[in-house]
Amino acid sequence: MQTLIINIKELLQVRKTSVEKVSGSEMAILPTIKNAYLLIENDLIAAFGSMEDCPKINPDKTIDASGKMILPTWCDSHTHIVYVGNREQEFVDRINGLTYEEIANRGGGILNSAKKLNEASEEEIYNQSKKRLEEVIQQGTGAIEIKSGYGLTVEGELKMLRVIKKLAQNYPITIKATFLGAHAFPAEFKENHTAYIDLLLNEMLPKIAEEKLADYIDAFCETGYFSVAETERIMEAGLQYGLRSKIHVNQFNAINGIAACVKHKALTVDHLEIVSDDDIEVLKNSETMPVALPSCSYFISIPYTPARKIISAGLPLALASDFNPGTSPSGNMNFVVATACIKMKMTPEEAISAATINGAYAMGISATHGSITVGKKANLIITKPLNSFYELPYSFGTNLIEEVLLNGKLVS
Ligand SMILES: N=CN[C@@H](CCC(=O)O)C(=O)O
Ligand SMILES: [Zn+2]
Repeated sequence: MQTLIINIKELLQVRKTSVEKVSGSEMAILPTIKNAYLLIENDLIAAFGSMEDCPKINPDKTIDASGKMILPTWCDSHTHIVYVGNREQEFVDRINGLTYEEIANRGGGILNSAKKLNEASEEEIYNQSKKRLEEVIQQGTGAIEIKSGYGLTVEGELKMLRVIKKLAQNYPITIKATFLGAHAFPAEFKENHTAYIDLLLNEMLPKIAEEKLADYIDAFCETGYFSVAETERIMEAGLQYGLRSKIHVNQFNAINGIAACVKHKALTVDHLEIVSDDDIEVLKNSETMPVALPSCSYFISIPYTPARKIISAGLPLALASDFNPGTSPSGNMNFVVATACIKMKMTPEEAISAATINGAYAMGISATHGSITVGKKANLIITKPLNSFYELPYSFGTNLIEEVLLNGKLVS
């Protein structure tokens, strides 16, 4: 099956030679081709270039993209879309003055979602979660990482990871699964952290590995949650099962967790709303990708990740949605990109790089996703007619996506 897209006003993020990620000042360079064509064969990008060089062939299908932009679909490397129910009461409580921490200390927050999830059947969890997955696909997400972490019991965590596996089997989007049993301490383990971590590592992890339910391991490394030493124990155990870590860290406090993550070769460190100079230093010359989650900062009114400080230190940065019921009940990557530009002062070029190729790196899939490169997945966003790609973050809140293709097929 051949699909030829012609007259593309501008084709974005074109990489003749595949790159793993872009860092520092490279992030501001978004390679594009104006008046371009793109040829898809089956599920892959087969060729692209200027319209002058468009092959004279009789494809099975031709799409005329006059006036429109095409870019790789968003790579959302940090979500918790598998959950049950909502937490809108906590949203109102925050409006009335309570903080995220105060709500959590009253048994709300993650434990509130864990209670709902443990009471629900696997089918119910699947049915609620698939709607969110369908929504983000329409919003241009073509690869997504989904975490467990609202089970916090052997059965609950396995249930979540099985739902993620089922979503991956039933939808054309690429899905990576992360085991986040270390999301919070259940009330009965509040005074006995070691016993809960033993349960995670000795009971949950072997079962998860046996059923091949996870690609990565995560922990919420934060004051009041998992200490740096506890997070290190979890990262080490993960590596024994072949699971690299992607760690929630520096959301509220800088507690030297990033150094521990780099030491254990974490693939990503996520959140980073509070970052010290030492944290920046330790990330230099590492393979660990910093990941910013601007929708979370927006929704719970905490500082934004200091993107300028990170990028001007020569580091890479990825953007993700953090779609979850507590701190970011939205998985809209268009909003994430716009908010990164508006609030974090990233240029549109930097934000698009962060949400495509660097997002792919943050899921270990940059060989197949995140750029317009021959041999990569034909996962594409076709925009509505636009003046320039700057309109994407500029017209925040307006849907500028006309079509989404995953594996070479229209999904919208
Ligand atoms: N901070 C930890 N985990 C989520 C929030 C989870 C929740 O509140 O349900 C986050 O990434 O923001
Ligand atoms: Zn998160």
